[in-house]
Amino acid sequence: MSLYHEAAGILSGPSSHGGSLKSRVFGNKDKDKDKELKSPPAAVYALALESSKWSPVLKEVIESAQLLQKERKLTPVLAVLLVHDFLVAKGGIALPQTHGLRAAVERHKARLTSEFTRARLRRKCSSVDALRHLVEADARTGPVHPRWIRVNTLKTTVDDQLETTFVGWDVVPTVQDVIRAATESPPKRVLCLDGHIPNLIAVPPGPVFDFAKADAYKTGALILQDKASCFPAYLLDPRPEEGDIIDACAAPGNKTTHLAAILAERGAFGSESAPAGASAPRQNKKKQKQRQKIQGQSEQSTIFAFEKDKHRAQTLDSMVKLAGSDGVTIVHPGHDFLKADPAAAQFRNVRALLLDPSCSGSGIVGRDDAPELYLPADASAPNPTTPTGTKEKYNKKRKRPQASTPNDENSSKPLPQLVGDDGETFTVLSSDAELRARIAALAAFQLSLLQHAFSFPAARRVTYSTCSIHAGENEHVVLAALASPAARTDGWRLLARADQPRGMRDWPVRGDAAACAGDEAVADACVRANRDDGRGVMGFFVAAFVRDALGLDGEKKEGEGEDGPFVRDDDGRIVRDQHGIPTLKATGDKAVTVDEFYGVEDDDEDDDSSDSDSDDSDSGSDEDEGEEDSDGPFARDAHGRVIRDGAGLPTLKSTGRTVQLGGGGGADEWGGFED
Ligand SMILES: C[S@@+](CC[C@H](N)C(=O)[O-])C[C@H]1O[C@@H](n2cnc3c(N)ncnc32)[C@H](O)[C@@H]1O
Repeated sequence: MSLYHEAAGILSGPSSHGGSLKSRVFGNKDKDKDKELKSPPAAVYALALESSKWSPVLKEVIESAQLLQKERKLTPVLAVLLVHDFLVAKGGIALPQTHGLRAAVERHKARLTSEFTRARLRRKCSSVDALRHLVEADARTGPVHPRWIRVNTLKTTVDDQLETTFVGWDVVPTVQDVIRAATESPPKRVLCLDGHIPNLIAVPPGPVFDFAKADAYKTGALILQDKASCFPAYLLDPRPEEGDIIDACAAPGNKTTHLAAILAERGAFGSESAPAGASAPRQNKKKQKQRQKIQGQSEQSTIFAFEKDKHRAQTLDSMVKLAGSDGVTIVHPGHDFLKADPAAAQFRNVRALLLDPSCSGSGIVGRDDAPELYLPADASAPNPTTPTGTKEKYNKKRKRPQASTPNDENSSKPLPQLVGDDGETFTVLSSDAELRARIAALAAFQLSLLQHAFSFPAARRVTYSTCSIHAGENEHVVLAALASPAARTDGWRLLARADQPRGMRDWPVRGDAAACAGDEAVADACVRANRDDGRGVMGFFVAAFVRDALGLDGEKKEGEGEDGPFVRDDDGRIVRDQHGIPTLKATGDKAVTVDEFYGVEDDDEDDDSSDSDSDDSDSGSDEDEGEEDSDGPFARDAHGRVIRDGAGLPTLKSTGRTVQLGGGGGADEWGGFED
């Protein structure tokens, strides 16, 4: 089957079964062997995406040239794909000259070309390039997001890059200037040096910076990484002299390599490795250090990077090598962090852990990546339906699909979609109750990882982050972690805003106080990033925990979080109930409900504790649950108890199956939203 037929199949398939275009193309693998793509998925994706972007123009051209009337074998989708390549792609139609599909288009070369010129002039574009810019601008589905580029200081410096890759570009003061420049036609070559994260640059999205062709990108000197995704490594603030670091959920390796770059700036590789003049540490030196490290002969930090998924671990390995951080990184491919033994000699010097577990991915920008497809009127269909065959305006703005929330009142809205944070797996949820159940299951998994991180004996600092917008995966997990026996035993508390590195201290968007049961100090210690708020970032959350007794330098610092959010007795001990759950100072209520504490959100018990879930955009309240379903989303036995499988996963009433994660399900899939 040709590339064109495969792309047509993807674009014609019911999107409700496929999530994003990316999911539909790349998620094909392993699901149904018969449906596996024969063409390279990247080629299918690029063709489908670009043709969709151009489809408002192509629809006009095809209809005016009456192509479908003259070539009855062509379907509207195939016509758009073929005419796209014929008119716009550099290499033309990727089929042999004698191929019937190619001939069916090229027979009409003169007419198609002249209609294309007319369509361009109607849009007042003096050149095809100008039209290209217009198409790109029209294809954007929402607010403009800059392209964030981390300058990898293991290989280069910002100054080097300003003199090479970005020579001739204008430096503008704010990211808003970059966003403005992106909407101009043609977009301007401007960049902004970020004021919060060192070595981070924002440039306009789209073709103004063709990163795929930039040498610095190909060699790992520049890394595409959203600003918010740089928060965790920066907040963890690793220092080579302090000891080793674990990146618990590492693939594809953005944060692992960021950690390595920070360590290198602080002398982790010794003076010969400093990137002055963009010289990377020599490979043999790095290998030597890695060996020394493993043998326990070096005083320098090592990053242990865990990745449960073997396939993704390969990506991690490649990225670590490309970024030049393999000298300080030991990848544990296919290793479940939860199975790492905190008491093992290898980890005795682990002082800091970065925890960026699988999550719902609800904060990711650009997930709904397919622009609307405009199809020419089908010659054989008398009543074409929208968007096909109607006189849609070519620049009609599409509605950006909103991340659905459990409390959406309008039941006629599309069903909520929850897409994993890997861009590949996806799940279409059939009800708000399933969304809540999924968030609860993810939260349970995230909390278990956090508690495991707390148990490393020498650990003093842990960052916890997600690219989720749901309080259930964020503030609620933080509260549950603070209330957990692991935190209680080992004295973990939140790193107060005042003690965070400057960029994080200055970052204005903080945790949701309502989701922190009204505790402003806890909310202030949490860092959020909101997408579409004009700051050009994805939806993100991060918080740092430090050990109560030790602090970073082994001493409790004055004013460092005072004595935390919980009520204490006269001896300074946190007051807890029989479950070990502490009481919040701010409200006098329990920090979490018993069910939240044990990681599953249901109404199994009569809960008189405060429901910290007053955020109506997140995981819902008991009241909502009661309204739509008197005893919640899970199946119950004759005694009203939630039915669970051997791994404790509850069974959903709606499907009769245990909570499914990432399309797989079961206890082993708790990390199923792989990224
Ligand atoms: C959100 S992604 C991490 C992204 C990464 N930190 C980065 O910035 O490039 C989560 C990753 O954790 C992995 N993972 C999930 N559960 C895990 C576990 N128990 N142990 C190790 N890795 C796990 C997933 O396979 C996925 O690759």
